[in-house]
Amino acid sequence: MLYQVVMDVKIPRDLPEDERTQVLAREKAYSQDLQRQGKWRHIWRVAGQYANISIFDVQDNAELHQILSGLPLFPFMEIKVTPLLRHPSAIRDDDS
Ligand SMILES: O=C(O)C[C@H]1C=CC(=O)O1
Repeated sequence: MLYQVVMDVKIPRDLPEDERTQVLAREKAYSQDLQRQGKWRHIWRVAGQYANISIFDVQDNAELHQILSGLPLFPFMEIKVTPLLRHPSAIRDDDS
């Protein structure tokens, strides 16, 4: 199943610099591992915001929840999820 996920990142200003550096490094590794697995299909920065729009391709709601709640930045994010399906007017054979 495909999902659009909007992640709005709100890291507290008073988070110590070393913790911030570590959590961002863990987040990057976690994200890139899921991208290599094909589960995190797209990630786009929203211009002018510390936010991204991502597309996930996972089995079901439970898998998406497991992935999102495991994000190292999860405690510092507002997340909005929208389930997606193919549009009947789409001309591509796949959903790339
Ligand atoms: O920077 C972000 O948008 C938040 C987060 C999502 C993946 C990643 O590496 O960082």
